[in-house]
Amino acid sequence: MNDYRSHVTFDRAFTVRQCQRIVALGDALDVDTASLSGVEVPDDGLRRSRVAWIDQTPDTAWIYDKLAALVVQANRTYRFDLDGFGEDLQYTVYDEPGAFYTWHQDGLVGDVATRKLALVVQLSPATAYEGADLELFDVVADSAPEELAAWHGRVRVQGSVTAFPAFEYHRVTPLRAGVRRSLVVWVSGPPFR
Ligand SMILES: O=C(O)CCC(=O)C(=O)O
Ligand SMILES: [Fe+2]
Repeated sequence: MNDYRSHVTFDRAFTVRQCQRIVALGDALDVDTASLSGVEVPDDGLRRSRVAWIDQTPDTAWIYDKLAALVVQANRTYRFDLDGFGEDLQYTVYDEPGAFYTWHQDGLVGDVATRKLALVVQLSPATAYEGADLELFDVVADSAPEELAAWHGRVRVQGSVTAFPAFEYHRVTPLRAGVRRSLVVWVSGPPFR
């Protein structure tokens, strides 16, 4: 029997107020059109969203601390060798209809080979937008429609965190209305071999 888990979900790991504080921090930064790592020009065929980077400062240390505790819990499932947060936190904004991120992996090859675990924090209330669902290929491939709907419902809750190995294919479906904000975090370590 295969008991591999493609993801670990933490329901309401961040409170609504904490999400609001992160949004305030993120919105105070310059939120640019996202380009893929290593690629200068935004590639609209793969991704359309805006990002800014939240670095570790006395004001943001509490976010890193909270995430570190979740990483410890998530890694009880994966037991990966991890070194810590290799990058600043990606504050992501999907705010134009059609904004999306097609199927991709976050790690495994090239200059992102050291990304081992990804965590996505849902910063927006589920009712603030339509579409823009985070999906894991493994979940989509294995779920009946009602199971997938239940997964969407759970993952969309404000403050919930979805953790998954950086090699898992995932996407954000096109935004239909409203604004979705997320915080994406990568935990680094020696590349998978
Ligand atoms: O915004 C999200 O939910 C995920 C974004 C993502 O997959 C990424 O930035 O690599
Ligand atoms: Fe990703």
